[in-house]
Amino acid sequence: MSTAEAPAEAVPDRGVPAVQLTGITKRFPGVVANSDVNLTVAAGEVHAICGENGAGKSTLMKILYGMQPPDEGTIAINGEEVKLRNPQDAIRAGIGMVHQHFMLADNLTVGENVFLGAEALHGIGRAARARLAELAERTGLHAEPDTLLEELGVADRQRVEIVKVLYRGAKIIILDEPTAVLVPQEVDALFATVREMTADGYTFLFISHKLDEVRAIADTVTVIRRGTTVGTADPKTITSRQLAEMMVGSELPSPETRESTVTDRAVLRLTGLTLGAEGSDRNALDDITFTVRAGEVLGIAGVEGNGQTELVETIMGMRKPSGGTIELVDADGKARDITKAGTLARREAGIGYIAEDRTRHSLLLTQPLWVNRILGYQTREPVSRGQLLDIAGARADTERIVREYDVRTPGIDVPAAALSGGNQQKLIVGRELSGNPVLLIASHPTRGVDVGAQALIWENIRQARSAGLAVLLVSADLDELIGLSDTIQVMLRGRLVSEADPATVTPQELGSAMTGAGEGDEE
Ligand SMILES: Nc1ncnc2c1ncn2[C@@H]1O[C@H](COP(=O)(O)OP(=O)(O)OP(=O)(O)O)[C@@H](O)[C@H]1O
Repeated sequence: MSTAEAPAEAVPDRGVPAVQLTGITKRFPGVVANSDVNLTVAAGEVHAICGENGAGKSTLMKILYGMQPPDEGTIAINGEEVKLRNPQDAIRAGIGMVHQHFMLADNLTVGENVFLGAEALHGIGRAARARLAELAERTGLHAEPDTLLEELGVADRQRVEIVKVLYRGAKIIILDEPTAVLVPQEVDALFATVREMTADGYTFLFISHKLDEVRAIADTVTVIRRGTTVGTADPKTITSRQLAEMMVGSELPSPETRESTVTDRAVLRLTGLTLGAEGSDRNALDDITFTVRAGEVLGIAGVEGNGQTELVETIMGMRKPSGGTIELVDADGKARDITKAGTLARREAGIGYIAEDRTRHSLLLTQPLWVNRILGYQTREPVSRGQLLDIAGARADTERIVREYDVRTPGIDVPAAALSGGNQQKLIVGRELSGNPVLLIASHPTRGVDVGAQALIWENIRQARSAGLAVLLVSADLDELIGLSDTIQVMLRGRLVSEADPATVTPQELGSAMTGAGEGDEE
C-alpha cells in the first residue's frame, strides 16, 4: 500500500489537532469518572491513553464516540466544535471505535457485517464489494466477502471490525485494548497496519494496559489518573516502569522472584477427556489428560477458539463430556469422580472459578457488590449460615475484598455494572480466592486489569499456590502464563500438542507453538 492509493479524504491538515477535548467532566452517582480532562490528539498520530482500572479511560472514549454525553466540556474534531449525541453523530464526524468485545454477528458473512446498516454509502452490490476489497487489502484481511464470520480467527475478526469502521468513513479510530486477544505475531501485524495507516493520515487512539506495546506503537501517551489527565509523555523515551508509576502516582513494588512450590499431591486429574462439537466431526476436546498438583500452576496456552473455553466449562460442569473422567483428589489421596456432578457441587467441593466472560458467568450486573459476593457461595460461610443467607456476613466480607483487592468503588451497595471492568475483575478474583479453595480454575484472571492490580492479583495467586492451592490457568497474556505457571501446555484444535518450560520459553516461541507454525498441518 502506498500513500498515493489513500483516499484523498483521509489526508488531514496536520496543523489542526484531529481531536481536542477541553474541560471534559462526567459524573456518576458517587463518582467523578472524568474531571476537567484536556486531551489533544494530533492528526496522523497514534495516541495512547493509559491509566489504572477505573481511571476513566473508557468513559472518555464513550464520550468521544457519542455513547455518553459529558456534563461539561467541549469536543472539537479537526478544529471544529461538535456535539456528539450518539454514535451516529460520531461516525458522521469521522470517528470509529473498535471495541474490545467485537460487535460482529457470527452467523453473517464478512460482507453482511460490513455493509448492513451502511447501505446508503455504497449499496450492497458491486460498489460495496469493491470498497470492501480495497479496505481488506489495506488491513491485511484475507477473507472473501461471502465467508461466514464464524469461520474466521480472532485476528481476522478484528480486521473485519476495523474494515467496518473504515467503510463508514472513520479517520479517527479508537482501539480499545486491541491486543488482549492476539498472539505476538498478530500484534506485530496489527501494528504494521496501524503504522501504514497513520502514514496515510489516519489517527488512532489506543487504549492499553500493556505498556511495552504502548511504547512500541504510540507517538504520544497521555496518562489519566483518578479521572483527570496527569501528563503526556514520549513513549520512545519513557520506561514501562516510569509510565506505570505515572499512572499509579507512586513507586511500584519490584516483582518477586519465583520459586517452585509444586508438590507431588494430585488435586485435579483429567483422563482422556473428550467433548464432541456440534456440527463438526472434529472434537472440541480430544483426549485431554493431565494432572494439576497442590502448589502448582498449570498454564494452558492457545489461540482463542482452540478448546480452552470448552475445557474450562467442562471442568466446571457446564458442558457434558462425551468421554473420559474428571477427578478431584482430596488431601488423603482419595479420588472423587466429579465428571457428572453439577456446577454448584463442584464449587462446594472447593473449586474457585474465574470465568472468561465476567459479565455472563461471574456477576449479576444489576445487583449490588455484596449480592455478587454471595453468587456461587450461597451455601457456605461467611455468606450463609445453615439454610439462611447471612446478609451481615456477606456485607462484611465484601468490605474485606474491596479493601484487600483495592476495588475502587463508592461502596458495596452500588451495582456491579457501575464498576470499571478492571475493578469488577478484582472483585471476582477476591471472591474466588475466599474460603480456601483447593483448586482455582482461572480463565484470563487479569484481562482488562491495570499493571498495579495485575501485580496484586498475581501475588495473591502465588501466595495461595504456595499455601497448596492447585491452579489451572488459561490466559492469552503470554507474559502472565510464563510468569505464573510451573508448566505450560499448548492447546491446538482441542488437543494438548506440546509442553513448554516457563523458565526458558519466549513469548515468540510460545506464539509459534500456539499457531501450529512449523508443524505438519493435518487438515
Ligand atoms: N455507568 C456507570 N455508572 C456509574 N459509575 C460508572 C459508570 N461507568 C463508569 N463508572 C465509574 O467511573 C469511573 C471510571 O470508569 P471507566 O470505566 O471509565 O474506567 P477505565 O479507566 O476505563 O477502567 P478499566 O481499565 O478498568 O476499564 C469508575 O469509578 C467507574 O466505577
